[in-house]
Amino acid sequence: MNFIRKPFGYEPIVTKEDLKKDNKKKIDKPSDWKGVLTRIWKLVDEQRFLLIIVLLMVVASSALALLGPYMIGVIIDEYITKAKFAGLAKMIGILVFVYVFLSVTMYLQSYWMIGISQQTIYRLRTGLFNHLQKLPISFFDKRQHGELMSRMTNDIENVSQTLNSSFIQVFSSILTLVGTTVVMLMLSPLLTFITLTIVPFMYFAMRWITKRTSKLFKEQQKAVGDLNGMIEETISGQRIVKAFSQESRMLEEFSVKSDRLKKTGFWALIYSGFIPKVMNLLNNVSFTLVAAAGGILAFYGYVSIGEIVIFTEYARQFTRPLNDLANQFNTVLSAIAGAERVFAIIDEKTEVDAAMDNKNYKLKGNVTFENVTFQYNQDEESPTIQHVSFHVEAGQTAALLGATGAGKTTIMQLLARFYEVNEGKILIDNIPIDKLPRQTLRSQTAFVLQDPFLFEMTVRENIRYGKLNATDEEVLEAAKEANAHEFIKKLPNGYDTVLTADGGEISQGQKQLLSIARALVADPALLLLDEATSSIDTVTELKIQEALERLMQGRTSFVIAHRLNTVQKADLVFVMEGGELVESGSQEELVKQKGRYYNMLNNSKK
Ligand SMILES: Nc1ncnc2c1ncn2[C@@H]1O[C@H](COP(=O)(O)OP(=O)(O)OP(=O)(O)O)[C@@H](O)[C@H]1O
Repeated sequence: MNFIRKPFGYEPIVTKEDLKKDNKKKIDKPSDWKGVLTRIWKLVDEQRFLLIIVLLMVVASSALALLGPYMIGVIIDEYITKAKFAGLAKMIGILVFVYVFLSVTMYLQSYWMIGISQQTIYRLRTGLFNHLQKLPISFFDKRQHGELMSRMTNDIENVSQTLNSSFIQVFSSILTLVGTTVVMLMLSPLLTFITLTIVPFMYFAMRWITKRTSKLFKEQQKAVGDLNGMIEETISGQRIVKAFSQESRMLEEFSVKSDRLKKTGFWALIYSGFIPKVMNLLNNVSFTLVAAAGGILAFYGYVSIGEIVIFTEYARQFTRPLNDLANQFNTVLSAIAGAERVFAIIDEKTEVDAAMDNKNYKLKGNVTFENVTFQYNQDEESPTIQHVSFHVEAGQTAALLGATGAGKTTIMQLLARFYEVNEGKILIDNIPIDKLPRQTLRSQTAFVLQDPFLFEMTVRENIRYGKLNATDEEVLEAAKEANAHEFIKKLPNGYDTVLTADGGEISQGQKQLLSIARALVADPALLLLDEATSSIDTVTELKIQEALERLMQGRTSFVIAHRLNTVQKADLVFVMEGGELVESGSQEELVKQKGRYYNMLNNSKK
C-alpha cells in the first residue's frame, strides 16, 4: 500500500516498504569516523589561535543568550512589579548592551570560523589536486571521471559547509542546552520538568519527518544527477542526436526524468515544510503549559512572574539547539563520509621515482625491449604484451602494425612509463627505464595522438604546453614548421584565439597540426605518434605528412602507422599480433620473409 496519498495528481514517492528498506541501509556513513576527524582536526589545528578565539566567542555568546532572558525576569520582579522605576533605565541599558554584544560575538565567531574553514578547505582541495597529478595512469583507468570530479567538488564542498556552520552550531547547541537546563533547575525543578515534557514529543515528531525527508532528498538528488547526466550527454552528443533524428525520443526520456524530479521535489519540500510548523506547534504548547503551570505556582507564591517569563524564554531557547543538533547529525556524518573518500584518494600511492641519479640525463634515443611482458589487470587471463624484444637505434623510425587490440598503444604507454612492466626490461640508452626519473623521461618524449587534446586556452598557450618557457618566436617557428601557421593566421585572433575545450571550432587536421607544433616546441628525443585514421582532405594530409617528417628528423620515433607511405619510410617495421611481436625488421627483410607484412602489403595493393 502506498504511504503518501496523492494530491494534485502526483504519484506517491515513498512507500512503507521503502522506509523499511531505507532504515536498514542507513545513510552515507564513514567507516572510520575517529580517524577522519583526527585528520580534519590536524588540518584545522594549524590555525589553533583563531580557533581558540572562536571557541571563546561561542562560550561568550551562549552565556549572553542565557543572560538576556534572566535579566528580563529580574527587571520584572525587581523593578516593574516593585515600581522601582529609578534603576529601570539603567537595567534596560545593560540589557540592550547584552543583546548588542551577543550579536557582535555571534558575528565575529562566524566571521573567524568561515576564515578557518575556507583556509582548511583550500589546503584540502589543493592537497587533493596535487596528489591527483602524481597518481599513476592505472589509478585513473580504474575510476570513472565523474566519480573523481565528485570527490573534488561535492565532497569537498560538503566538508566546507559543515566546517562553516556545523562546528559552531554543535558546540553552541550543547552549551546552550546544558546552560539552560542548569539555570532552569536552579530556578524551579517543577517548571523545568514541565518544560522538558515537550522533548520526547519533539524527538518522535522530528524522527517521523526526517525519516521521510532524508529518503526524499536522496531521491531528489538522484533525480537531479540523472537529469544532469542526460542534459550533459545530450548537449555533448548533439551532433549524433540530430544525425540519427533522435530529438523526440530524447525529449520523451527527458520528460520522464524531469517529471520524476518534479514529484520528488514536491514531496521533499512538503515534508521538510512540516518541520518548522511542528516545532512551532510544540513550542506554543510548551509555552502554554509553562505559562499555565507557572501562573498557578505564582498564585501560591512558589515562583515569581519574572521567573515565569525566564522559563517561557528558556523553553523557546531549549527547542532550537535540540532541533539544530538533530539536523546537524546527518550533515556531519555525510561530511565525514565525504572527507573519508577524499582522504582515501590522498592515501593512494603516487608514482615514486626510486632513483634520481639520472635526473638531468639527456636522452639520445636508443630503445631496447628485452623480453617484456605486461598485463593491465592481474586478474586477466593472458598478458596484454608477451615476451616482446626489439632494439631501435637513436634517430630511427619504427612503424608499429597490427590489428586493433594487438598492443601497439600499450608499447607506447610502456615507453612513456605510464605503466611498469611485469617481466623483462625496457632500456633507454642502455639505462633501465625505472632508473630514469619519469619527469626526465617524459619531458624528452612527445606524444602526437590521433585525437589530440587541446585545452581551453589560446592557440599560443596550447602550443607552448610542450615547453612552458618557450618564447613567442619559438612558438611561431614551431607553428611554421608544423604547417600550422597559415591556418592560425586566419583565425579571428590569430595566435591569441581562445579555443573551446578540446578545440571544437577547428578541424581534425588542424588539431593534428597544432599537436605537431606542440611536439616541435618540446624538442623531444623520443616521439610517440599515432597516425590519424579519420579521413582528412588530401591537402591537409600532405601538410601533416610533411610536418611529421620534419618532426621525426633526428629523433627516435615510434609510429602506429595506418598509411603504407609512412610504413615504407620507416627504418624498422614491427608487426604485433595478440600482444606478441610476430615480425620485425626492415621493409626489405620483411618482404623477403613473405610473412604477415608481405600479405598486408599485397592486400593493400589489391
Ligand atoms: N587501460 C587499460 N586497462 C585494461 N586493459 C586495457 C587498457 N588499455 C588497453 N587495454 C587492453 O589491452 C589490449 C591492447 O590494447 P592497445 O590499446 O594496446 O591495442 P592497439 O593495438 O593500440 O589497438 P588500436 O589500434 O585499436 O588502438 C586490448 O585488449 C585492450 O582492451
